[in-house]
Amino acid sequence: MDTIYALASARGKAGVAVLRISGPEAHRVVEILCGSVPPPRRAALRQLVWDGRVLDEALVLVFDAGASFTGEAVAELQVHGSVAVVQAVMRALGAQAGLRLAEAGEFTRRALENGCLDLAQVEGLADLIDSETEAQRRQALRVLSGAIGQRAELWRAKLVRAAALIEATIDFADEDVPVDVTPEVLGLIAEVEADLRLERAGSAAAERIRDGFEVAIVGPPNAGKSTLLNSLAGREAAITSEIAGTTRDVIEVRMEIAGLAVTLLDTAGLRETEDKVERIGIERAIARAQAADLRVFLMGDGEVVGLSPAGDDIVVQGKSDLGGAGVSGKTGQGIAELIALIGARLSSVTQGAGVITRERHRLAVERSIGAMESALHEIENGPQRAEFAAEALRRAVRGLESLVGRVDVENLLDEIFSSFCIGK
Ligand SMILES: Nc1nc2c(ncn2[C@@H]2O[C@H](COP(=O)(O)OP(=O)(O)OP(=O)(O)O)[C@@H](O)[C@H]2O)c(=O)[nH]1
Ligand SMILES: [K+]
Ligand SMILES: [Mg+2]
Repeated sequence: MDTIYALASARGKAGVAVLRISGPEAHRVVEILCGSVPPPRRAALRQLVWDGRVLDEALVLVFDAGASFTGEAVAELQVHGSVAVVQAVMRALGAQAGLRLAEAGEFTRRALENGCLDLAQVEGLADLIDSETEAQRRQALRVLSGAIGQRAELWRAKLVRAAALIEATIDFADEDVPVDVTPEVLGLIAEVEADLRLERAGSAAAERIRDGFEVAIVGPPNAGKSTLLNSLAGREAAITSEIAGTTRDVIEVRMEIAGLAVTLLDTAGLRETEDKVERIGIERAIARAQAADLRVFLMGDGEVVGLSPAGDDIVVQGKSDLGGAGVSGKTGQGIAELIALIGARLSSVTQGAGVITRERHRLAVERSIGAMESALHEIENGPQRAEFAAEALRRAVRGLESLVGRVDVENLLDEIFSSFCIGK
């Protein structure tokens, strides 16, 4: 196994930069550069010396194999975060026999291979590193801490027991079965199925927390939609003018509302029009607004054509500075209340989120539910189908195992690690 090294902190000027080394040579390299190896998990100040030159004064931390992030012997060098220091230390590391630069995600990959993290935890780690909002951070941390694996293990144990009970009856096929196991089997399947259905129902909310919500501002031309977007964004993202039909393309602005990642969409004013280009803009507006998670109808003088509010959609009068209740993108009146309302609507969606956060998880859960339904069907068909019922339950178990990467893992790894950068 190669010993790998990389800059683990971000590139560029900083107070401190962290270089990480993992593999069999990690501690020996520390000895070469620092003169001695500090006791594990105890930070020690050392001069880094290579080629007769002092490179920097570093805080050195080592971890023993079996007690580190990767599961291998690890060393971390906290150096002064200058481009020149990092370069000099990287050069010194590159000159050591048996060391090579880590590939993107390679530290985490080793953690997975050594059983320090399961596949879902690796995904949680990737999400945590990418997290930009409070809700993303909380959710990613829950996944990183192993929440999916813990739940999956409970479900798995129940289904394995159900399959074992059924298999036990197969051996008695020709005789009277000593006890009827069907009630217990059905109970176990029902418990797991109920949990998985809840997870599936909450997966859309969890995926929204991860990927963000879309909120579309719609309404008649000249209602002040673009002015409102600019006010919410705090910058001139969209062109505004007194000419009705100014906005044609959908303008996107990313922001955080109530701790959630939100993409606000400014859209073309909705009306009947002879103008070919404006009509294309209106079609886009309607399509994007329909696909969005929430719509804010900003009302003006004209009627809204082609789209009407539904469900949680917000309807609010614009240009409230000219009189009446509502919001004004021009003066900021009512904007805080509008943001609070959007936040409340989106937060109510996130309440249903369970532990699964990705399409991959949802598909695995759906596979398991499907297999459990086949099992129930086979059980209904009587004891002569017991073998098939047990096989269906084993398929359900495999679905749960794929959640944490116990099966079907190889083809997923490249995809998952492609989102990691070097040093992670
Ligand atoms: N008094 C007042 N005028 C506003 C307000 N918001 C926008 N306006 C004015 O109304 C006109 C239209 O504003 P826009 O933001 O371009 O309206 P829009 O809804 O994006 O228009 P389209 O993109 O053409 O559909 C401009 O002249 C704005 O200055 C407001 O809150 N109060
Ligand atoms: K306009
Ligand atoms: Mg506009």
